[in-house]
Amino acid sequence: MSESNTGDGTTENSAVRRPADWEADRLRDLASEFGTPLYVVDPDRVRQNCERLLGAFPDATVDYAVKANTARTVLETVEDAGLGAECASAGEVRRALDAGFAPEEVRYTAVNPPAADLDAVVEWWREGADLTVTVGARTTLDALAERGYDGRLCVRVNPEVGAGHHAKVTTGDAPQFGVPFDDATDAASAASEVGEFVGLHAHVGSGVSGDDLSAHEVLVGRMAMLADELDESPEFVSVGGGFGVPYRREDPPLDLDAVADATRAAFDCDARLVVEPGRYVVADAGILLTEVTAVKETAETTVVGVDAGMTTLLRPALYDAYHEVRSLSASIDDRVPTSCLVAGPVCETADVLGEERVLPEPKRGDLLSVGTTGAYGYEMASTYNSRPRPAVVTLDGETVARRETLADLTRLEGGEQS
Ligand SMILES: Cc1ncc(COP(=O)(O)O)c(C=O)c1O
Ligand SMILES: N[C@@H](CCCC[NH3+])C(=O)O
Repeated sequence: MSESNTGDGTTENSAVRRPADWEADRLRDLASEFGTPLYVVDPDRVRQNCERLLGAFPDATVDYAVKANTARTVLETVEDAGLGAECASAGEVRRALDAGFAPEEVRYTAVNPPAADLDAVVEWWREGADLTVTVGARTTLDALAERGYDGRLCVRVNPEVGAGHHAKVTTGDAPQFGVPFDDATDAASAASEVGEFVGLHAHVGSGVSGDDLSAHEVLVGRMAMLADELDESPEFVSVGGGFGVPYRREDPPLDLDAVADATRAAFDCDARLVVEPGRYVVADAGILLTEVTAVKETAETTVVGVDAGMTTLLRPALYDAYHEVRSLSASIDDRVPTSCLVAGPVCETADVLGEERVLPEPKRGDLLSVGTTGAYGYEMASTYNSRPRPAVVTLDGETVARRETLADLTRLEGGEQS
């Protein structure tokens, strides 16, 4: 396991790896070998995060929310560490199975599932994959029954309480997720008529900070009460994920033991507890490298143009999310500290990775890092503006995903529909 050389003197499996803790020489070498924009992922750090979660929740099942980062090396590391997999689509189920997760440890959360997803998952189930399907609407039970599915079923419940780092990821009170709370008991009975009813599920939202655990606690209490009220206790109750991570230098790390204590205190029922964090597992195991391509003084600020943008890392444009930007080419002591607007190459005003960021006076060709990008970074990349998606490598220099080429951009055009 790699030692993390944290700026504040803590080492090894510390609760957070800050952008400054990545070895700058190594990142510079990777950028010169593979080019930019480049995502770097550190599987050792993924493993540390898994171990910390398992340590905090020794009596629970910890599922990894695969959507945060589906890289094969990440999935294999998480599986090897002993976590299960929470999947949001047939594609994620396929990736989880291919990476070695036992089907019994795969829980597929079907949100308004496309017919093709259900067709695929039911086919894999028929071939012997004894996974669990979590439904959030009675009509999804109907769709499964029509396909002859009578396997393991979990009912997702709308807990009527939400939280998250942004309104767009506050899930628990959004009507599209889960059966209405008042309908949960009947939906559980309906599930038993279709297949084997094994669990209840709810999720509060994503990026919940330690200061704001009250919604999570309410959710856990409500779900435990619901499980207790059923004629027969379900095998498990998943209370979702959402554990936040620090993005700003001054943010404290999440006190995972406090989260676990609060969860256990509110979880007064006989079922097995399941938690399903995504971000916590991978966020600080990833960093994005980008090159300065243009520098411009304006009346308002110094504009630093870089080769990564909203098509590389969507979170700032979509959620006004903050990611620390650092120079790997100069220190603040060597060049004049300069307040900068860091902007990408996409023709959208939203294509800004950071505003009012103080960098050593930027120069064309400088290498910058954009921190804490292991979760929902590459996963949300797109080819808008015909920008090929970036490459992804491990800290050891293994290719995780090759850089897309201009030829890749048109490879789906023409030909027959399958
Ligand atoms: C159902 C479900 N479970 C788990 C997660 C994981 O969330 P996070 O990455 O914030 O832990 C999500 C995403 O918000 C989700 O929708
Ligand atoms: N994509 C979100 C998290 C969403 C989770 C999906 N339920 C983010 O980057 O913060």
